[in-house]
Amino acid sequence: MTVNIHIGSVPERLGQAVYDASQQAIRERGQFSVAISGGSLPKLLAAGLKSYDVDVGKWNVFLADERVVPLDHDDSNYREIRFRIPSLPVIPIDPSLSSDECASEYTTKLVEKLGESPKFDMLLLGLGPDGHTCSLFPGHSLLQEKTKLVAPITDSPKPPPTRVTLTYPVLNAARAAVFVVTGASKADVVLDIIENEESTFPGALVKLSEGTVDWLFDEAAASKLSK
Ligand SMILES: O=C(O)[C@H](O)[C@@H](O)[C@H](O)[C@H](O)COP(=O)(O)O
Repeated sequence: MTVNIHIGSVPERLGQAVYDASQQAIRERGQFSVAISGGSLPKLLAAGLKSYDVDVGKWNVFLADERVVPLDHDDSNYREIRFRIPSLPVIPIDPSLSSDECASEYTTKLVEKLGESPKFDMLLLGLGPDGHTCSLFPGHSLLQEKTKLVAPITDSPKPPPTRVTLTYPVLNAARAAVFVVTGASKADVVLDIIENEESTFPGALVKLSEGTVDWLFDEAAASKLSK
C-alpha cells in the first residue's frame, strides 16, 4: 500500500483525484465505482468537481455509511450528497427496513453492481475527531467484522445511533482511498494515525491490500505533524 500526504488545497486535490480515477476506471473497465462518506465531504467534493466535466452516467455511487433515517431527513448522507451534487446517481438505502434488513438490502445492491467481492475504484472517506471513519468507531466490535460487506450498527456513539456501514473487508479491497480531513479538532488523531505505525484508530485500519491511500489535510488538521 502506498500512502501519500497532501497539506492544503483540499477541494482542488479532491476534485483532481476523483476526476483522474474516474477517467482511468472508465477507460480500463468501462465504469467508475466509488463510495462516499457524509460529514463535510460532499460539500468539498462538489467544490472540487466544479472545474471538471464529469460523465457520471458510468459511475456506481454507493454510500460508505448511512444513517437509517428517511431519505429526505437532515441526517441523511444520501440527501446531503444529492443536495451538493444533484447529478450523482447515488444508490440509497431503504430506510423503511430494520437496520439488519437495511444492511442486507444494501449488500444485495452492492453485490448486484460489483459482485460478491466488491472492489471499489475509490473510497472517499472522512475522519472524526475520535478517529472514526465510515460508521466504524473506536473500540466497537464492528472493527472485527470479517464476513458482512455492509453491517448494521444500532449503538453508534455519534448520533443518530442506527446506521449501516461498509466493513473493512470491502474497504481494504478498494483500489484507492482518499481521506478528507479538515479542522484543528482532528490534529491529535491525525498525528497518531500518520506517525504511529501501531495506531489502532479506525481510520488507521484502512490498509488497502493493493493501492494507494491519499490523506488530504488542511493546515489545521496537519498542524501537529512533525514533518
Ligand atoms: O456519519 C457521520 O456521523 C459523519 O458522516 C461522520 O462520519 C463524518 O464523516 C466524520 O465525522 C467527519 O466529518 P467532517 O468531515 O464533517 O469533520
